[in-house]
Amino acid sequence: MTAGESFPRPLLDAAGKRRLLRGRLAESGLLRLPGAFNPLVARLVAATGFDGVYVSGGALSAAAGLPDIGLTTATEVAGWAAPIAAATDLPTLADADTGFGEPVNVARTVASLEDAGLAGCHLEDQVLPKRCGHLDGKTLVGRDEMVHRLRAAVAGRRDRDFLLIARTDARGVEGLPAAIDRARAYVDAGADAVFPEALADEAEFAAFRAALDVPLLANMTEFGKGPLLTADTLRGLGYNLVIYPVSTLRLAMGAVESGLRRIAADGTQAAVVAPMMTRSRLYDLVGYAHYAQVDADIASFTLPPDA
Ligand SMILES: C[C@](O)(C(=O)O)[C@H](CC(=O)O)C(=O)O
Ligand SMILES: [Mg+2]
Repeated sequence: MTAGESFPRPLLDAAGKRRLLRGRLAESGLLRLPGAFNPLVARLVAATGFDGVYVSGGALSAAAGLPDIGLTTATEVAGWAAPIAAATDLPTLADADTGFGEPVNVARTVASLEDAGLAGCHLEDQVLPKRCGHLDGKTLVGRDEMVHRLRAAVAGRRDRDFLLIARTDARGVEGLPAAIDRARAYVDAGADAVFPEALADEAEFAAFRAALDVPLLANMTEFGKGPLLTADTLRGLGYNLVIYPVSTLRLAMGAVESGLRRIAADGTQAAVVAPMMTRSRLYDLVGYAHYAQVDADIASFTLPPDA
């Protein structure tokens, strides 16, 4: 989408987006999914040519003024993710943290994310209260408990195309071989894909690829434990999905903070108008022209005289 174009309503329904994602995963290649912390950002993700949208637990909780330690509820996450997923024709993956409870809760979480229009989600093997995967001091549930979580997720899913991604946080807690063993057990339990969290270097990414046949997701989060690998490198390593989970929030918040400081110091926003998104670009993204046209069509509609 370029400036001047309106943004019509997405044409694909949730099932169509799930099929699209499954189809694209079956092709070899890397799908890139930046995080969107609201529907407007999702529109920009689509407009800038990405393959999908990611809904980050870290970004959603930060946007709500909360730390990413599992304070948000399944209902909140599904409620925030739904309009993000509905904002574009792209498949959207959600961060379902630990699944928000016991296995029965996990089953319901998956069903509600499906109802919210998501194309898939990831579930992790941490205990509650959880932490960002790139912090120290994480605690894991036992492998069997995570297997139960995943079996419950499979049972909760109605659309078989809904992508269930098992995230293991074990690398930083139990080491790489144990993380790989856990991931194998998670695939046996029904996970469609694996998200190895906080790997240290390219060799570790390669070791996961060599050990597993399912699609793999790479987390390129900034200020984390691992290197920021390029899309070409990840493609070469055989990864299938990459998320940039908190990048858009960090970019936006950096700009908001420096802009506010400028306005406070100068007594006017004159110096920071240039980097702002313009009114017309904003209107493009929200489909202003499209809604105005719908309104005009309705206002000018008259019934034929013999009706
Ligand atoms: C991917 C992640 O789970 C998220 O919530 O976006 C976080 C990202 C981050 O905190 O940088 C993570 O635990 O890696
Ligand atoms: Mg998270």
